[in-house]
Order: sequence, then C-alpha cells, then structure tokens
Amino acid sequence: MRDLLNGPSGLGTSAARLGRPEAVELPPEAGYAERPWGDGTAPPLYVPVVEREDALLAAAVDERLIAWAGECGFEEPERFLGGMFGRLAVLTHTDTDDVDQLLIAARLNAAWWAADDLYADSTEMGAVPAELPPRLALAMAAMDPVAPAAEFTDELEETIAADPVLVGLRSGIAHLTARSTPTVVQRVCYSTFAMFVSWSAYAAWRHTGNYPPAWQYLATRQHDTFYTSMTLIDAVGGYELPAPLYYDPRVRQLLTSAGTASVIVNDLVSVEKDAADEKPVCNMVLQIAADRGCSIAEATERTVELHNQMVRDFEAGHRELLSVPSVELHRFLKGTKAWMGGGFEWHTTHPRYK
Ligand SMILES: CC(C)=CCC/C(C)=C(\C)COP(=O)(O)OP(=O)(O)O
Repeated sequence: MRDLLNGPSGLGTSAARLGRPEAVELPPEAGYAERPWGDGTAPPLYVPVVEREDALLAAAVDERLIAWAGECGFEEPERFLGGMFGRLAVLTHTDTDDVDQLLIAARLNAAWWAADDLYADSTEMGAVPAELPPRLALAMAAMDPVAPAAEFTDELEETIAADPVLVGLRSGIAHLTARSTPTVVQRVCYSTFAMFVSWSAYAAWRHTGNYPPAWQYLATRQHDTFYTSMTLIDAVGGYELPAPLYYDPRVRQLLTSAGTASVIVNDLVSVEKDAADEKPVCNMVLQIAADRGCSIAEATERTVELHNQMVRDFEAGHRELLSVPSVELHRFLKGTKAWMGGGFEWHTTHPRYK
C-alpha cells in the first residue's frame, strides 16, 4: 500500500506528495510545561501550555449555548450546562473566535456530557446501567438518521422529540452538518458510536459489580476519550483534514494518544466524584488501586506517569510528522496540542471536579 505520509520516494517525486508540492520545513513545536494540579501533592502533569483564555468570548458562547439547551428541553440549563462548555470550546479550539464555529464544539460536548451524566454515569441524575444500551441505540438513531420506515419512523421521532439528550445530540449534529462536510459528520458519528460501546461495557461492570482490571478498563477507555471531542478540530477551524490523512495509522495513533492523555486528566480530577456514586464509576486511578492493592496516592502517581508518557509520545510523533507536506495536517495537529492544553486548564479549574 502507498504510504500517504511519506508519499512516493526518490528523486523528482516530491511534487506527487499530498497537499503541497514541496515538504514544508517547520521548527519543532515548543510550548509544553510541567503543571501542578489538585492540592499539589501528586506529581505534576506534563501538558501543552494554554494557548487562549478569553472570558468574554466564553461568555458569548455560553449565552448562546444556554438558550440552545433550553430549546432542547433541558431543565435549568444555566445550572446544568452554563459556564462549562463555552469556556471549554474557547480554551480548546484556539484557531477561531467565531461564536457560531465555537458552538459546534460547545453544543456537541454539552450533548455528549449530558448523555454521559444522565444516561451513563450519575445514578442521582437517572442513569441506570441496565437501561443504558437501548438508550444509546436511540442516541445513534437521533444522530445518524437512517432510511425512512413509515409508521416505525413516526414512533421513533416522537420518542426523540421528548428527550432533551436526544434532541441535543441531533441538533448538535445538525449544526455541524451545516458547517462541515458529510465525511466529517460521519467521522464524528462513528467515533461517538465506538465511545458508546465502551459506555456499555462500564454499565455491565457496574450492573454486575465485577469491575475490570486496570488494563481492561484502559483498553475500553481508549475508545471513550476526548478523541471524540477532537474529531471536531478542523470543522470548528473551518477546514477539513482529508480522510486519507486523518485515518493514516500514524496520525490516528497521535490523536488517540492525545485523546487518552486528556481523558486521563479527567480521571485524575474525578476520583472523588467517581468513587462517591452508589455504583462507583470506572476510573483509572480506582482500577489501579484495586488491582494492585495500593493507595490512591500511589495509583495516582502511576496514572500521572502514564499520562505524561502519552503526551511525550504525542510530542515526539508530532515532531516526526512536521515534514509531511500538508497544511491541513499541521493545523490539525497544532489544534490537537492546543486541545490538550485547554482541556487540562478546564478540568483543573472547573468546580465540577473540586
Ligand atoms: C465530551 C465527550 C466526548 C464526552 C464523552 C464522555 C467523556 C469522555 C467524558 C464525559 C469524560 O469522562 P467521564 O465520563 O469520566 O467524565 P466526568 O468525570 O463525568 O466529567
């Protein structure tokens, strides 16, 4: 098979490479730092520096987001969604200040999180493990309308219209569809559906009470990460990373390292919240502590090491791909790095995780 990142080799073949006629010489990306987090007792996290914090822009996105959440039927949207996802979009998608573009990320992240809280994780908010898989099957139907099927479709539509989570997912995808391409929309849908399989695995573990060893949790978590949020990077930025580059194995590995590292930050800051649920939520720190019979502090240390290794893997892999002649690829990887930095900032400052 042709190697899309390296392209054909040999004299006179550089013009045949994807994207641009000549390889672009770019300096290595700077801008990583060891950042303290939590109460400062755990080792620091190695993360990209934050590229943008803009409270005014975040407020503008949040205002529109809250109005949208109300239209979807969420009760108390200010309390549930307000002040969360506008700032997340502004911190993580740093190559646009267009509110409508940022709303692509704000709406979909809000809808994903709503599904995660209300369907999957929070017993208090109505999540029931045994009911999760059929709820997620409806979520897929809401996001990715399939062939019309007469009265069966009518009944489906009535159900979707009555559930704010399903309305939110559908509306988030509609906003993306209006501002992106069918390829990106399907990329976003299918990474969401893979994530739903992982949620179903957690539900089975919580239902039976048979929690997995850390390796199995991590293998499952790797398809339930902020990779899903990162599928939006080019759409929010107003361009498209072509599918052959997006799905190239080396690019995919970088994106999955970035997505998993970012979700490990989420696990690190969520330990208390996840352990407190009457059916404890799966979490890397808790699974390591249970597996090894070690303290939360020791399990945290191992989780931080794993995170830092993944960020360093991303950094090294990113550097290796700088010679690939594709402006879109460079923009996307720069955007991925910015997402990791912004995601760290959001998680370590948000009251949800205090
Ligand atoms: C935004 C997005 C892709 C959400 C999907 C689920 C996800 C990876 C999270 C919400 C993060 O993980 P977790 O469910 O542990 O999050 P909380 O600790 O509940 O915030």
